[in-house]
Amino acid sequence: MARTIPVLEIFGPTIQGEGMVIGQKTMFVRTAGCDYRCRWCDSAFTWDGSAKEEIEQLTAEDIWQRLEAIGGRRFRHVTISGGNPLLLAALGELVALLHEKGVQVAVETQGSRWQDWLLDVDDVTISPKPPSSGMDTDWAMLDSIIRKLLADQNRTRRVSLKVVVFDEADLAYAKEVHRRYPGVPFYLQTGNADVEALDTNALRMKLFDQLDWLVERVAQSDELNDVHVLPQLHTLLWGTKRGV
Ligand SMILES: C[S@@+](CC[C@H](N)C(=O)[O-])C[C@H]1O[C@@H](n2cnc3c(N)ncnc32)[C@H](O)[C@@H]1O
Ligand SMILES: Nc1nc2[nH]cc(C(=O)O)c2c(=O)[nH]1
Ligand code: SF4
Ligand SMILES: [Mg+2]
Repeated sequence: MARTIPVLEIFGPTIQGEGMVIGQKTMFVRTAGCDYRCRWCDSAFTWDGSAKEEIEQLTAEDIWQRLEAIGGRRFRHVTISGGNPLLLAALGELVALLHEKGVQVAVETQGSRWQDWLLDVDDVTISPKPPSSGMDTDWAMLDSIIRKLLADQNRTRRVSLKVVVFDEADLAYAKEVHRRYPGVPFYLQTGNADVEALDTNALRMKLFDQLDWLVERVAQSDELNDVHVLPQLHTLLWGTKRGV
C-alpha cells in the first residue's frame, strides 16, 4: 500500500521567490505540520490548526496527478515546502516518482529533522531559525544534516543555507551559522514582519527598507564577504497572498 502525505496546497507554475534558485520556474507542494512555531511564520496555517479542514491525505501518485492537472506540461521542477517536509518519511515516494517523470525536486526545511530521501533531492535549502523566531537551534542535528549532505557525492545536488534576518541579534546568529559551515553557499533573506498585510504597496515599501538595511549591514561586515542577500521576491510581487 502506498503511504499518504498530508498536503495543504499544490500550486504553480510560479517562480521560486527565495534563495539559491530564486527565479526558477517551479510548482509547489506544501505539506501540513511543523515541529517549530516561529513567531513570524508566513505559513502558520500549516501548523496552527486554522486550515486543518483543508488537509488532504494524498499518495505520491495522487500528488503527481494534481500537479499534472494544474501544471500540464508547463513545468519540470517541483518545490516541496511546508510546514516541515522532513517530518514525513513518505515523501521519499514522491521524490522518486518526480525523478521518474523527469522532474527536478527542491526542498525547504529548517534543519531540525533528517530523512534519508533528502539525499535524493536536487536543490536542498536549509533555513535555521534566528532568535527573532523564538526557536532554538539543535546544532548537533544541523551539523549532522550538513555533514551527511556534503559527504554524499553520489549525485549532483545544490545545497544552501538561508537565514531570515529581522534585526541585529538575527544578524549575529547568521554570522554564527556562516562561520560554522564556511563551505556552504550562504543566503541572507529579509524578514517580513507583517504576514497579514492587506496593502501590498505599503508592504513593498517596508520590505525594501528592510532589504536596504540588510544590504548596508552586510556591506559593512568583514565576516560576511561570501554571501548573497535577497528579498522574498514572491512577497514583493504578490504580497501575502496564498498559493503563489
Ligand atoms: C514557510 S517556511 C517552510 C519550510 C521550513 N519550515 C522552513 O522554515 O525552512 C519556508 C521559508 O519561508 C521563510 N519564512 C517564513 N516566514 C517568513 C517571514 N515572515 N519573512 C521571511 N521569510 C519567512 C522560512 O524561513 C523558510 O525559509
Ligand atoms: N513563489 C514562492 N516562492 C517560495 N519560496 C519559498 C516558499 C515557501 O513558502 O516555502 C515560497 C512560496 O510560497 N512561493
Ligand atoms: S520552521 Fe518554517 S513552517 Fe515551521 S514555523 Fe518556522 S517558518 Fe513556519
Ligand atoms: Mg512562503
